[in-house]
Amino acid sequence: MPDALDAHPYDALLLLSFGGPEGPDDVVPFLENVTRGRGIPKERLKEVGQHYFLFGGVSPINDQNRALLDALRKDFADHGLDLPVYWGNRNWAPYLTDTLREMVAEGRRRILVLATSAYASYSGCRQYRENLAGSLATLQAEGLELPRVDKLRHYFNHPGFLQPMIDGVLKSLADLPEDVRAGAHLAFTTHSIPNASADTSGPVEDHGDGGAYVKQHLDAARLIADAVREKTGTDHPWQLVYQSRSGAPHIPWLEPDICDHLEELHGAGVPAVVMAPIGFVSDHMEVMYDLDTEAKAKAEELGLPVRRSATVGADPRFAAAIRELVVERAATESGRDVKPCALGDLGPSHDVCPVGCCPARAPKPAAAGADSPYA
Ligand SMILES: CC1=C(CCC(=O)O)c2cc3nc(cc4[nH]c(cc5[nH]c(cc1n2)c(C)c5CCC(=O)O)c(CCC(=O)O)c4C)C(CCC(=O)O)=C3C
Ligand SMILES: [Fe+2]
Repeated sequence: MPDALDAHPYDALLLLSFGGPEGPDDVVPFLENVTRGRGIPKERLKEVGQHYFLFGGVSPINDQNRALLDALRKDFADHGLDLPVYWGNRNWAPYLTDTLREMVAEGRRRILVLATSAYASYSGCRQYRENLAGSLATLQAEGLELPRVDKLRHYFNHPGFLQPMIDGVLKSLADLPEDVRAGAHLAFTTHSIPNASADTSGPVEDHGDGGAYVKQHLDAARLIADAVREKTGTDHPWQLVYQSRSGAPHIPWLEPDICDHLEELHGAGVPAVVMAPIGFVSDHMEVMYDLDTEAKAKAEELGLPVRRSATVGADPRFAAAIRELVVERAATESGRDVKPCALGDLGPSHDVCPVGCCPARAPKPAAAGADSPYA
């Protein structure tokens, strides 16, 4: 076994995810949790409920997080990193508040959070931090002594996040019929968000014109496309496109939608498309429904051959990347010298979200950032 790795000052890692229903009876209460106070139209909720019922009311996200937990624990054990790993969700059991309460009961005082979202945005970063603050407030009201909570930096440009997706795109290309393969386009997809929240994503200096959200996705997409070109010797044209739009129709969200994009490519004579969902960490409902069901049906209707490439899920290289990020952050917090690992043009993301990062429309306390009301 190699020398033991040091996570000091941290005494636990918390996998913080979205959560999802595990049966038909969970679907409506889950959607109520997700949308509380968020003004999502009723029709959209009914429609999204149907997506879940189509799959027996079960989201794959929880099993995927269980697999990621196993992969993390195995990787840490194999590398002598003695750090317990917990799991809590924002919108379904195991709930974040319950997990944090258990962590406090087990004496955890300094917690590092891994969110299952790789990019900056209100929905992908600050909302997680707001939920952390909400749970800490609950524990404080219960008279518990609060642990200190930090969040790992965005990992969209970490090689351990990109490499499994590069392999996934290569595999999808290889899986296309040979006569259309060379002309295939790559459609990198991510969750659409309101333009206004994209424009204010990330630190204040990134605000404007898609903000850090779009910049980070473009960097990840380019890195993947470059690696694919290097490997295949073919220059597959690529574009960043969006999926899973919700919200009122008159409010502008990031476009084009993947289905419109497929139509446009088909109209332009493109012979095949690989859809690569780089915005998501695992094949959860957005991937299973919006891509594998809806976008594939659109492609079928057009007679356009498409493949959907893999997300990182519980890939051992992703687990190794998380271990490296934990060790890196522990060194930084201990004042030791460390070279953060990141590919691409943007460099390693900030460790601590600065004041003004990914602001909410209605300000709420958020933990694990420079504006946290908690130590
Ligand atoms: C950027 C982003 C990510 C990626 C980062 C991350 O992973 O965090 C993400 C992930 C996810 N989103 C998920 C589910 C939902 N998201 C919704 C609504 C919304 N998401 C938004 C953004 C994002 N969402 C936004 C701007 C809204 C509109 C309303 C609002 O501002 O809140 C709604 C309500 C109905 C609807 O409008 O679709 C549901 C049910 C699930 C679970 C899937 C499963 O169960 O397998 C996951 C992983
Ligand atoms: Fe942020």
